[in-house]
Amino acid sequence: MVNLGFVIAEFNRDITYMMEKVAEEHAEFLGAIVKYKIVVPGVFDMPLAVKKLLEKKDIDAVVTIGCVIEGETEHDEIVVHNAARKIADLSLQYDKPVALGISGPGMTRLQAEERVDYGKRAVEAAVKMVKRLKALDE
Ligand SMILES: Nc1c(NC[C@H](O)[C@H](O)[C@H](O)CO)[nH]c(=O)[nH]c1=O
Ligand SMILES: CC(=O)[C@@H](O)COP(=O)(O)O
Repeated sequence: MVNLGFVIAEFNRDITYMMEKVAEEHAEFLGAIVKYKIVVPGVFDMPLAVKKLLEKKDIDAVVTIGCVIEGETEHDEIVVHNAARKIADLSLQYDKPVALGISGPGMTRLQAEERVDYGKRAVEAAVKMVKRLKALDE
């Protein structure tokens, strides 16, 4: 049994809601349990919530779900690059998988809608990582 925590951005919530739903459905399909869900304002705010979930003994992996759409400036790049780097660092620090279910940057709204399955892909990756790392220890 794999226990997951979801960290979901409410920015672009119409899209992250669809990502959350496909991610939940896929977790159920794989027999994984979504034990905790935290909704944060935006992708940039994710690392602290990811850390809090990784600290929990009953969490095997964290799935991030967010969507960063291109604006008029390079702000979208700052948001994603910093969040992605911190998320990867936390995974190594806590020795647990953290999957990147964040679409963008450099993306239009239409491209974001076409990439709702990033949520599903992140669940798939998190569950695979937990199982494969467990097998390595056996
Ligand atoms: N532009 C997007 C953001 N920006 C907001 C930041 O993530 C953050 O909430 C703010 O800077 C306060 O710390 N967030 C997204 O998730 N998607 C975007 O496209
Ligand atoms: C579109 C957004 O919300 C974000 O990527 C930032 O937009 P901007 O670069 O116009 O401030």
